This record gives sequence, C-alpha cells and structure tokens, in this order.
Amino acid sequence: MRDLRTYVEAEVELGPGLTVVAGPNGAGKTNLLEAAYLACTGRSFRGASDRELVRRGADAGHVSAEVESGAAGALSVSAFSVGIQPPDRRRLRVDGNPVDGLLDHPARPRMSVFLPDRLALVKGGPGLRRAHLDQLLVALRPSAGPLRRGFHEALRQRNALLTSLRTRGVDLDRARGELAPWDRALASAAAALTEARAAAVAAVDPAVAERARQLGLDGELEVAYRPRSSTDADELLQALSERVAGDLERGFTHHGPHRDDLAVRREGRPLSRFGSQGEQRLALLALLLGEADALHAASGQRPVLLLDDVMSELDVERRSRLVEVLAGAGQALITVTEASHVPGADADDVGLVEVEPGAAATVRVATVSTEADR
Ligand SMILES: Nc1ncnc2c1ncn2[C@@H]1O[C@H](COP(=O)(O)OP(=O)(O)OP(=O)(O)O)[C@@H](O)[C@H]1O
Repeated sequence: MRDLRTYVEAEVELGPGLTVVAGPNGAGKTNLLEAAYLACTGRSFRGASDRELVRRGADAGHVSAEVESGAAGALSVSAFSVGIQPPDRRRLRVDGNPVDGLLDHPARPRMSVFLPDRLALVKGGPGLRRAHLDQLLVALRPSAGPLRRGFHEALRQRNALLTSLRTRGVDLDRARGELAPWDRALASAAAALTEARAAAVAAVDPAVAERARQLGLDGELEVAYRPRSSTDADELLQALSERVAGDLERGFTHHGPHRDDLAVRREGRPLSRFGSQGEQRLALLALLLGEADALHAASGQRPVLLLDDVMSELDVERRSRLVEVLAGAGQALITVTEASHVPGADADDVGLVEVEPGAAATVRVATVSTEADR
C-alpha cells in the first residue's frame, strides 16, 4: 500500500494461518487491517471516506492484494487493487482491468471482521443483527440476493403507497383495495425471505455453539431466528390486511420480516443483558467463527479473519483457547499492543508484523517475520 492512513508505503506478507500485528497504540495496526479489507472489497470496514483513507499530506493512495483462489491443486492468483484520489471515484481493478465492484468478483476472498464496535451485534438493537443476518444469508447462498432485494422493493412500494393514501385522505375500504396487490407481493417475498433466513440460522447455530465451547464460554450459546410475523404467506397477507388502519396512521408497514431479530442467547437468556464484557466478546467471536465454518462448509472457502483488539478483556486461559481455535481456522490477522499477549506468538507457523509509529505518524515499511526469516 501507498499513502493510506498512517502508511507512506508498506508491503506485508501474511502467513498461511495466524499473523500477529503488534505495535503501540496509534501505530497503525487497525489501519493495516482496514487496508487489507479495502484491497479485497473496495470498502473501508469503518465506513471511512476517501479523504479519511488517504494519508494526510498526500493527494492519492493505493492498495493492492495478491489473492489466491480455487481448489488445492488448481489455485490461481489474482491482483486486486484500489486507487483513491479524492474527489474522483475509487478505481477498482482486478489483474489490471477496471471493474465496477470487487464484491461480486468470483476470486474475492470472504472477510470476517471483529472490531470492538461490532460488539453492538451482541449488545445493541435488532437492526444491526438483522442486517448481519441478511449479509450472512447472501454469503451462504448467493442466490438469496435477489430475494432480499425483492422483499425490500415490495416494502418500499407498499410504504410509498401508504404515504400517498394518507396524503390523499383515502378511506379505509378503498385503501385496502389499492393496497391489495402490494400486500400480496410483499407477503410472498416476505415468506421466501423468512424461510431463507431461518435456514441460514439453522446452518450456523450448531457451529456457533461448538466454537463457543472451544473458546471456553460457559453455558450453551445459541443463535435463533426470531421472526415477529408469520412465516406463511397467506397468514401474513391476512395480518397485513388487518393492520391497514395502523399502517395508514403511521405511514409505513409496521409488520413483517423487517422487524425480525436474531437472538443471541446463553442458557436461554439474552447475552445483551446477562453477559459480562468478556462473555459478550467470546460470543461475538464464536458467532463469527461459527459463521466462517458454515461458509467453509457451503463454499469450500474459509473467510480471512480480521480480528482487531480481540484479546483485551479475555483472561489468559481464553486467550490460549482462542489461539488454538485460530490455528485451524485459515488465515487470520490479529492486532495486539504486545506480541506476548498472544500465547504461542513465537511459534514457527505464526507470522509477526511489527508496526512501529514513525515520525509524523507515518510508517515506512511494516516488517513481517515468517518462518523463513527466522
Ligand atoms: N488519513 C490519515 N493520515 C495520517 N494519519 C492518519 C490518517 N487516518 C488516521 N490516522 C492516524 O492513525 C492513527 C490510528 O491508527 P490505528 O487506528 O491503526 O492505530 P492502532 O495501532 O490500531 O491503535 P490502538 O492500539 O490504539 O487501537 C491515529 O494516530 C490517527 O491520527
């Protein structure tokens, strides 16, 4: 990468498994993970703007990643790259050829990100979990993409009609009549989405429970899909028609899968209210690792794990367990202020990137130490 965040220039070689990114606060460890994500997706996992990403004092920044894809014995290597020069659009390329997006490219590696902010998935409101669930659904079953879009389009159109009916002051009977075709479209799209969501959650739940056990989270961890409306299209149609008066009053559809939640529970109790900080952290890790297992089972590919500041609030025993779990979980990058916070960081198969803050918050080259270098 060149001229991104704190980096003037850096080149990093990842190990085949775990790579530890160590350095003091503010050195640029998260920036490095962000650059890896940016190179493979064209996006910042912090939702950063182009101006935030480009190094202060530079006009343009660039990052590229060498990506291996395919099955063992038939691997191919692609070069993904992202050029940023505000105010122009980001320039995305694969093997030098311009592309509109990287997300749909068949060689794109999946990435699973743990950021402290993402604890909101366990602690926060249902909206985040719902969005996460839909992303997981599409990752597990790419053909579910149109299904999700179809539902949101039907919902958007029904809501637009509700607003128009309200503005026109249309009476209830006539409103029901005008809404009927949209109700039918919404109910059938909703039923299909709900069924697909339920199947996705059923596919990840056992893996999440197993990962939680391995990480030493006491008590059975469970993820469960909680649809708040009926999963049957006819019943949902009936429910929509019964709620027309309320919808007209509010000006939007208040019943359907856009209100669902994904429950994360331990021993039947929501972790958001009954979990300690460390337990919530372990639960989020178990969720991401379990989802990675399900993705691996579905596609044969393991997501690259980007784990930022994951060790804080974990005791020594849980840290060791996490490192053991990561040893068999494909490529992972983990940030820590001291490499010694990762038990076994000095093992031969663990890569080490030491990020040193340079003058004026710039880093010339991040060094990577791998087995070959030692
Ligand atoms: N565009 C930019 N140009 C130069 N520096 C930047 C830019 N964007 C962010 N920074 C600097 O990057 C630093 C933060 O980097 P980063 O978040 O990667 O640190 P970190 O090593 O993960 O730290 P911590 O251990 O505290 O989490 C801050 O000092 C910030 O000022």
